[in-house]
Amino acid sequence: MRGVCVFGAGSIGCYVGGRLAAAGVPVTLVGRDSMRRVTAGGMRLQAIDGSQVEADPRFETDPAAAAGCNLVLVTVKSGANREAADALRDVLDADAVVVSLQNGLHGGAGLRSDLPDHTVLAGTVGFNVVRDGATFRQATAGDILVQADPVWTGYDAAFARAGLPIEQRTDMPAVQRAKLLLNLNNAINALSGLPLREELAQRAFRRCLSLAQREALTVMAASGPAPAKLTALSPALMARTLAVPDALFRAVAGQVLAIDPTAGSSMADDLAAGRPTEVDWINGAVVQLAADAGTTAPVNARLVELVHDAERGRRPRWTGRDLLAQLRAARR
Ligand SMILES: NC(=O)C1=CN([C@@H]2O[C@H](COP(=O)(O)OP(=O)(O)OC[C@H]3O[C@@H](n4cnc5c(N)ncnc54)[C@H](OP(=O)(O)O)[C@@H]3O)[C@@H](O)[C@H]2O)C=CC1
Ligand SMILES: CC(C)(CO)C(=O)C(=O)O
Repeated sequence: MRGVCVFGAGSIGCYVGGRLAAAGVPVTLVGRDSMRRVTAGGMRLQAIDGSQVEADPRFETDPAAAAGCNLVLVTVKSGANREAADALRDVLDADAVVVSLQNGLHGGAGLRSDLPDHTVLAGTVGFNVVRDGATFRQATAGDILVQADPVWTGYDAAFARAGLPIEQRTDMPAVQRAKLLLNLNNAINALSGLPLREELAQRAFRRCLSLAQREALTVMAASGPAPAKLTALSPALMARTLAVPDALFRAVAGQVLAIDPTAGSSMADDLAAGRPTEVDWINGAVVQLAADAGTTAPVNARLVELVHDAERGRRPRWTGRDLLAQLRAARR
């Protein structure tokens, strides 16, 4: 184990990199100068059970710092992958394994085609991280799911020691599809302007998500693997359960609401910070799958439009009722 480079020191990158560093792993974070300044006095990493560790890993803004690491975790947003690959291509050690820890269907595949001389693995993070200054807090339960590979033999124990259990999967395309279904809520959450827990507690917003997920499930059934079962309810049952009245939802799927009260989706973070969002890689991925199958995905297409409008400052906040009306109208 020569060391881990985390490329893209933001919420996920600092939480994962910080916890690994606190567990004694040699970690280099590569990120922006603004984040380097925020974390200059060290960072605090709070687990889902409230326990906290501190770390002060090496933080560089020059991608050349990835040299010497044999595991490189890419945690930039999807739109920055090409730039990340360009920055890493000439600095990676020949045997460095690159892992996409990203949402969407194509993070691993995109990096793989841009870094053809390296092993590139797909992965995704199943939990939410809230940043408050230099404190990074895990806000929901979940593991890190990665494409199975011998490289993990050298890192499994270190990740577990760091409180970041790694689940090796041989079905990452199915896992990514299942995660995509959950992430269809990112846009709805961002447009609601509410924390995830408050948003998901409202039936109208859950109905929006149910429409988006049911559309995605229909599109996914046309080709490719069925989404994996990542939650207690199967993807199809979850999509239907979301639409039930609030009291019934709390009774049958209350664990969905077990979220830190301040947590928002990563897309809500982007919208709030005035950054471009990943909507084209999430709801847009459903639209693309539909186009590939010769059909359409109007609900997800409308969510893409509304998030792009919000990025431009046009109607950034929606009530559940108004958003549901928009999505229903899009289906007609
Ligand atoms: N946040 C969360 O709770 C979760 C996020 N995810 C997924 O994890 C991935 C990472 O998300 P998240 O941590 O929220 O993202 P963030 O935006 O918080 O972090 C990414 C960081 O990488 C920086 N960056 C981008 N390009 C470069 C570059 N070329 N060189 C150096 N730094 C760069 C960004 O800076 P800048 O913005 O200035 O470009 C930003 O600080 C996404 O795919 C997301 O969907 C999955 C589960 C939960
Ligand atoms: C954890 C989850 C599903 C929701 O917060 C997420 O992936 C995100 O915020 O991007």
